[in-house]
Amino acid sequence: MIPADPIEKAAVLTEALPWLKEFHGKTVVVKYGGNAMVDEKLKRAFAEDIVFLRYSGVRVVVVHGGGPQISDMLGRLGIDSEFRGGLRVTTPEAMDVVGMVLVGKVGRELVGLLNAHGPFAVGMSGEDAGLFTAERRTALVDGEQVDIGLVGDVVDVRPEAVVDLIDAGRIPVVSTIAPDEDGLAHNVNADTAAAALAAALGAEKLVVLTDVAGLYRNWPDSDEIITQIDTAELAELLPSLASGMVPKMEACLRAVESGVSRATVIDGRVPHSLLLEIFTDAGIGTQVIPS
Ligand SMILES: Nc1ncnc2c1ncn2[C@@H]1O[C@H](COP(=O)(O)OP(=O)(O)O)[C@@H](O)[C@H]1O
Ligand SMILES: CC(=O)N[C@@H](CCC(=O)OP(=O)(O)O)C(=O)O
Repeated sequence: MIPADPIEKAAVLTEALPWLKEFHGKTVVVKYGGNAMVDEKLKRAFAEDIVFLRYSGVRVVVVHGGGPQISDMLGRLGIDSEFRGGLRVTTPEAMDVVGMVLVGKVGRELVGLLNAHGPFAVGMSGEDAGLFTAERRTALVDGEQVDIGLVGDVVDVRPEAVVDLIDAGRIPVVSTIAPDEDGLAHNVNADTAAAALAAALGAEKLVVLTDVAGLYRNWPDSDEIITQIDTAELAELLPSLASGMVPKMEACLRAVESGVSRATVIDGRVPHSLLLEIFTDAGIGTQVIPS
């Protein structure tokens, strides 16, 4: 490889300066989707980016998904599962598996990858220190609300434990299992949980890593990415969205309406997409801003 011109190299670093100033001391919630966790190299690059943010003085929190990993385990165990309105229909039997995979497998793996860089990451779930309280929810399918089992919406957040960890220089890694008022564990979509946490923390930004380049207009019939959309426009577009984009864009909308300055959906399949998003002028993906 031909070494880059030193002046170009320095330009890359100085381009980051305004962003370092902007985000230093600010809270950024990063949602890492299961579909963007498919390859070992990408996962290591993601861990590097998170640790880079931590060393840049950003108060970073990771909320992870694991949909494909849950589906894989349910399949291996011979338990049926289907999605309705972008949410998994969750029987009590499936709920056990959701907990085991998110907390016991995906969360642990991310903690391990981050801690290869130093003793930073601490895993927790919505059950720890009262972080999330869930309320059973339904899904909107063809204009009708349908029962989808033990699936929750986050109705209360106690972010104190997360704040304590960040104050101590740690990186909280949150799995999205949440008890209802009676302590019964519910499956919470990770985008939904990340948005609720970002709002409760007064985060500067929510970044959602997924397996597409952003929000497409007229999916799947066009390849036009919406680079920026305000909350009013997004609320109008929401009923026309499909599958996993429904909870994702609903989450971005809710976060920005709750005071998070910006929410961005970026392509987690691009190595170091998180660094590019935070520290370069171009930014990538789809940005949701207040209207
Ligand atoms: N308008 C749209 N723009 C982009 N992707 C869309 C759109 N509508 C539906 N999708 C689908 O949503 C998926 C992302 O959601 P999901 O699979 O839940 O990802 P993650 O695991 O990252 O949460 C995309 O891979 C794509 O198949
Ligand atoms: C209710 C619901 O659908 N929960 C999700 C939780 C994991 C998740 O959200 O993972 P991704 O971010 O990888 O999609 C599920 O069971 O798949």
